[in-house]
Amino acid sequence: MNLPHDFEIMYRKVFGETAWFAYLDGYSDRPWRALRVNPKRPICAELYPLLHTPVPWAKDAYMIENDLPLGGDPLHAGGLFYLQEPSAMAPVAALHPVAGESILDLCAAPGGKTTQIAAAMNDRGILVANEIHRERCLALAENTERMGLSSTCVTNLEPHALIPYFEQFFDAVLVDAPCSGEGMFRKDPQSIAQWNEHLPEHNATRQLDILDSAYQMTKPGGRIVYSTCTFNPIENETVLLRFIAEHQDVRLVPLMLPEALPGLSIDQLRSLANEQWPLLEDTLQLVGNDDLARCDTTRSNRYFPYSSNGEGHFVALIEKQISSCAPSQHIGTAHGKKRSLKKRTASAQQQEVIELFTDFACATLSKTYWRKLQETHTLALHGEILYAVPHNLPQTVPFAHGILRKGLPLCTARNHHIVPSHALALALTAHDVQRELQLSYGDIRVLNYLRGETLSVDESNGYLLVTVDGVPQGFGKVVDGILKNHMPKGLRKKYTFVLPH
Ligand SMILES: C[S@@+](CC[C@H](N)C(=O)[O-])C[C@H]1O[C@@H](n2cnc3c(N)ncnc32)[C@H](O)[C@@H]1O
Repeated sequence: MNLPHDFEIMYRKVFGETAWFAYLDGYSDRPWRALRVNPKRPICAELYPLLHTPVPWAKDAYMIENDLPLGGDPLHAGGLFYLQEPSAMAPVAALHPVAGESILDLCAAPGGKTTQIAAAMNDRGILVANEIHRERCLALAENTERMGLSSTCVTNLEPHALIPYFEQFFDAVLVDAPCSGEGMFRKDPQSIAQWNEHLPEHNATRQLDILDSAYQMTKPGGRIVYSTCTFNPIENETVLLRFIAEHQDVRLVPLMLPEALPGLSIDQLRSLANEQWPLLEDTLQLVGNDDLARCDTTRSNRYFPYSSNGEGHFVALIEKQISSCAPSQHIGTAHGKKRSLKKRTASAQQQEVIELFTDFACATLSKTYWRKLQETHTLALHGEILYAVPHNLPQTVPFAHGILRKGLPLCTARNHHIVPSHALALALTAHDVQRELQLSYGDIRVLNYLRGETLSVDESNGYLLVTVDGVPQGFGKVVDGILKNHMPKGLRKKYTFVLPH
């Protein structure tokens, strides 16, 4: 493996000689792989043989010890599992989300940690998943849909642009920051070519900006998890030190994640300081003696591929203390404005679509699901799409540019008709519908359905949920013995059964 010379000089010092050679040896092994099972789905028998080596720091997660192309399996399309590098699951373990909380995942695409947070919250509460890059944000939205999340909003904004809607709002914020990716060199050798010794300082400025936005959106008493997939002490401990030195009401909370090692100490950082890294030198000078306990960077955790079953990762848990000043007024939009004629027309349209969806819901969904959805969500029309918006989302969050998915899209309305959304189909379980087309793993009709073909069925007219061993795949509409396919065109593709059956 050809690692940059400057990289070697630095990490022989940071890791120590023995660990450096263990790290180099690791390049002859294949990268770690793991999957997380979606607790919303029934586990089908074919998956069991894969579930024997748990990831010690993450719930429902297992190491994958084979090369099966699991991403092309119908059970992956139905959101039964999410493929994720194991140490990338550690930040959510540190965040420790619980049902009913309000959580922000600020750098969220493609959604590994978002879907892990939602699972920990049992999909109850508020989860806002934000991604700055449009293309990556679409992948994020697709993954939240695939995993069947109902209480997640997907936004496509710069972190600071969210502050007006969510000032001091969240119980917890995850900053899984863009970084130099040194921890993923083995998994993604292309990132080695992009590395240079100036990258970390450049990244650190951006990471501090993102952390500052996270701070402004965290409520007093709330928590922030800062994580990266780099080994770099500038992007890790230095950014933390700087952030804590600049915010008097935050402190580092000791983390002891399984198989992780402590972060570098301030003394270790001092020994690394040189003119090549002005940010480190400057930051060390900012840290006063009074700050030493708050700033103890050994309270953070590091994962190394040679000492745990995962690639390189860094995780720190920060607490924002209760003493912070009161939130300033939400800036928000439109709320409370005089209703215009245009708005009345819009609300008449919304009423019509809600009635059409109610007819669909009464014919297709279980009474319990439909009642619970209305108890926890508000129905709101935006353009052609009717959404179920989680009740406790601040009313000031508009349907606007950058707010890609405000809750669960229920249906699209056109010309006085509605078509139920794929997102709704995947948010359901077999208990949530009145009728399903139950197919078994290995049945060729599953692959035909996922390719977008119609199926002949012996069912009466109307919508039904297509399932494989209880895992939803999408809706179909029966018309005179033919199941019309409702898989979105963009998702239709050739799947194969990759698990032994
Ligand atoms: C490490 S990745 C996130 C991985 C994700 N949390 C997951 O678990 O799937 C960092 C993300 O930050 C985004 N990003 C890049 N620049 C950013 C910025 N200035 N502010 C916020 N996010 C940014 C990247 O597009 C990338 O998707």
